[in-house]
Amino acid sequence: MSATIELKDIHWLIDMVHSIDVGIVIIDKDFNVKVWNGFMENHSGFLTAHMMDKKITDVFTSIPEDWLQQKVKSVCLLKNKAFTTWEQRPYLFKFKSYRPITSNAEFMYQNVTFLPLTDIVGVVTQICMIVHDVTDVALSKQTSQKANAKLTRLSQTDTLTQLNNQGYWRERCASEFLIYKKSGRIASMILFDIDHFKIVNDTYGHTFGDEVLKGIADVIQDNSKKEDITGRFGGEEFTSLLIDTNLEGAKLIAERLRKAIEAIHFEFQGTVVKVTASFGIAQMTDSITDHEKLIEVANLGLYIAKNNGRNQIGVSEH
Ligand SMILES: Nc1nc2c(ncn2[C@@H]2O[C@H](COP(=O)(O)OP(=O)(O)OP(=O)(O)O)[C@@H](O)[C@H]2O)c(=O)[nH]1
Repeated sequence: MSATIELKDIHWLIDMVHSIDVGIVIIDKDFNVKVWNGFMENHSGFLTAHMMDKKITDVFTSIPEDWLQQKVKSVCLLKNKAFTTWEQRPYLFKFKSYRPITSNAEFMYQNVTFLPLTDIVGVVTQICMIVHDVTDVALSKQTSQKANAKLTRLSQTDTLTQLNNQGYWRERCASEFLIYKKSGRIASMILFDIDHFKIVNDTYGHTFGDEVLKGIADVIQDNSKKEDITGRFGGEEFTSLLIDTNLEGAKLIAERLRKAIEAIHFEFQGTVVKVTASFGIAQMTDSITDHEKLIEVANLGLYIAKNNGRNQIGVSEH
């Protein structure tokens, strides 16, 4: 019986490869295209006749030649499949997303499988690339990642002032303390509290009090460096952890904040309202064993400032 396969016997197979809803590309070891199916024709706009025997990296310059070389080499050597996912490389072939109405994707995200194809004596002579359109999966994952990041940020933020809330600030302070212990990089803490804020609330109302708190938060933001960790510590208490700053530096910055707060003119129905704040500062040192102790020492400083008449900076010898 003859083992020869005639074209008519495998016509259905060719038909299937051409019409299947994934991209099928076969290249030889020099990257020349040997098969280019209907999916690839539809999305690239290049017909098989155009692609046949062309070097794939000459037509798709977005495919890094070195990278493809590595992939092909490992597939040939190991005679095993290799993959690339959209998370490692969003696409191999830059195709426009064909769902511009229903999705925001500018291009088609792709997962690609590389298969070794052997000849009759078992030598890998060609590589088959199977291109899966995973745009929907990629977009929904990106959307949920964005939503999660937003939720995380919300859980760390004080709603009124948009500063870090106390819980998150403490977390950051604890990690900075670990950095100090490991590498010796110091940080200093400023803790301050608005003076007689109860009187502000009682005289002008809680809503106006909130405006004052927001104004104070703006002062901290305006006077902070990107790496400073600012936060609302509670009611009318604020804080800032100054990275790589010693006690002297913290004193200068606290003084700058004190003057800036003193200078703000809040306005309530045509009346100018002014507030002051009292400050406590503390620096990470070997005698301060953890972040709780740092907060405690800054708090003692604040207590001293309040006791000495407010609108000033207090430092505890602890
Ligand atoms: N408007 C407003 N007030 C707040 C908020 N959180 C706390 N407070 C008020 O802050 C005031 C704090 O008062 P006290 O703890 O007595 O302190 P103080 O009047 O600032 O006095 P000293 O700190 O001793 O100078 C209270 O009236 C609280 O109601 C807030 O989110 N908004």
